Amino acid sequence: MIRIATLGPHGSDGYRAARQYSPDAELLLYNRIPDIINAFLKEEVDFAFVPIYNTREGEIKEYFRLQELLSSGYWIDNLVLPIHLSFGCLKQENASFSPANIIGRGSVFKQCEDYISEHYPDATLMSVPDIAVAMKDIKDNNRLDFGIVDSEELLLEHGFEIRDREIAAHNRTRFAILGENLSGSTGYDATAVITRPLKDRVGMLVDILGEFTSRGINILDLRSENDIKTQKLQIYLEIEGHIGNESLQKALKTVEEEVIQEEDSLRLLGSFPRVDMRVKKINTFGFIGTGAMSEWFADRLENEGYRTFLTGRSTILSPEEMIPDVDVVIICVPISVTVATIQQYGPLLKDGQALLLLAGESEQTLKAAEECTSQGVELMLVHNLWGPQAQSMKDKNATVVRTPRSGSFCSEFEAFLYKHGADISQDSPTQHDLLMGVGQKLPTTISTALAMTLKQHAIACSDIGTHSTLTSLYGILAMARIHNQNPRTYAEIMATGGDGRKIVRSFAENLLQIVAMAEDQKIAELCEIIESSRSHLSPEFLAEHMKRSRAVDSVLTKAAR
Ligand SMILES: NC(=O)C1=CN([C@@H]2O[C@H](COP(=O)(O)OP(=O)(O)OC[C@H]3O[C@@H](n4cnc5c(N)ncnc54)[C@H](O)[C@@H]3O)[C@@H](O)[C@H]2O)C=CC1
Ligand SMILES: O=C(O)C(=O)Cc1ccc(O)cc1
Repeated sequence: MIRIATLGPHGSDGYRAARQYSPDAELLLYNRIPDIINAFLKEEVDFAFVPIYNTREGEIKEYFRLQELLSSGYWIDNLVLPIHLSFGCLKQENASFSPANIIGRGSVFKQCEDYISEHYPDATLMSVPDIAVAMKDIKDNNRLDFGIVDSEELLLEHGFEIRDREIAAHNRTRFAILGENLSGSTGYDATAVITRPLKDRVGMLVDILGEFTSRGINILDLRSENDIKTQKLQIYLEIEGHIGNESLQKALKTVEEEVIQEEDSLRLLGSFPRVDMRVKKINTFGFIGTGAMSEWFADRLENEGYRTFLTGRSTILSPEEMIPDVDVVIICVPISVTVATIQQYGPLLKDGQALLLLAGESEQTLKAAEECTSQGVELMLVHNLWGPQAQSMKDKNATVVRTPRSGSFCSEFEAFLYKHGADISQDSPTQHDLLMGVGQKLPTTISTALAMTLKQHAIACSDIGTHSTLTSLYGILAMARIHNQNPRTYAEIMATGGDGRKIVRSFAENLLQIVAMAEDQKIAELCEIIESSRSHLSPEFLAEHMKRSRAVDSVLTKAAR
């Protein structure tokens, strides 16, 4: 039979948590967390339950002791128990009972602080390690002026009368479950680690966190504590992902070897299914289009606990079969076939589902979607301004074009982008298309023309590098990036319709005009043009973009490492 160590007595929160986890287990009840941990270390039990956080009390300090377990066990799971506290006393006639003393386990007084200060501000609070013994004493000595705080079940079991129920609302305690073996991956896990007491070093904490951020790994919890003996800082982290995950392993290795720079400075407490307090309405996403961008998003959505299906022209599961089974359909195909794809599959969506368009053109795309889907289908367009080679969406731009039919499913997807650090702009369809003319169409066109020109004049790559200026470097970098990715992506960008086209046209006209002026030595006129344009390009704009350029540098340098 399974044996579990937990906080007693019979009927307490620790008892109920362990019972809920395993109704048939033998429960060994203790009064103190260190005793539970000892029982576990001595292998007297299979599992141990340790309260680590309460929604009203906050962190329960003793859980830093979890680190002691490392030699022989892991944190393998969690249980969140709603706590319903009641106030009781011995049965008596006195209707306006006003106790001189109130007893309870230490933790409950913090949880029901508001209730006690409002109703019994003059009572003496007595915290007891063993509530069962205290209850027996009250009964044996007929202590009528004692009030007791605990669960209704426990109060009734010991023959007390209930005076008030639910005296602390929204009261939940999270218990850590410790077991012998590391738990396997469920696909929606978190990992807990703790550092050794760390030597003082400027920026250590920021550098540790940066290793996770740059890899797009979310940190769920961060706590710190001064080691009692050395007074050095110890950091506890709860991170999204299972310890088997390669990217998480790399981040931890870099933190240990390159940031803290000490062997065995990180201790793994364990991996466990993520504790999620948020309300999620979406369960499943179905993609139409099995390209690189669909795979990129599907991976990250799976990591958030959603189920995803990828379908296309040659998958076993067809889009027609997939659509009735998902909450959200995402169309993610080349821009030039997006409208036709919407027209083909849009009519198959039913009210209550959502259609998300991941596409680089907005006006025609949304118009087609509005026309060929039912009114009760949610609609939104998202244009992520990064490619599938990006490690994360942290600090990268995304535009979201909401429609009057964007509802809670769309908001949940937007919340997913926000959570992962994307910089979101809300655009209208025409605003998006016009600004993509500037942000995408024009730079792509210039880069393509520049590369053609270099080739035409047989300029070698090595000469471009050695002869670039600080200013020209970025244009060259853009050209190099574009020519090392999928050409179809960039051909599609240049070919899209919409308001962006006028940006490229005007540019081409202005270019020819400037070339003519330059060849005619019209220096004063050229200066005038620059001066006049400068009013649009303020020093603040320049400073902000220098900052961004440095961020690009650091991303590219890291990627190359
Ligand atoms: N690749 C990138 O860097 C980015 C792409 N996007 C957008 O994501 C969307 C998809 O791009 P990727 O995944 O990169 O493209 P991709 O070329 O890797 O994949 C496109 C998918 O669509 C399918 N497909 C092609 N023609 C089709 C047709 N006639 N009918 C049905 N399916 C067809 C392909 O088989 C493939 O599965 C595009 O709208 C693009 O604008 C957005 C941001 C970045
Ligand atoms: O990574 C880059 O530089 C890109 O330009 C990626 C990209 C490609 C296509 C888009 O519609 C948006 C972004």
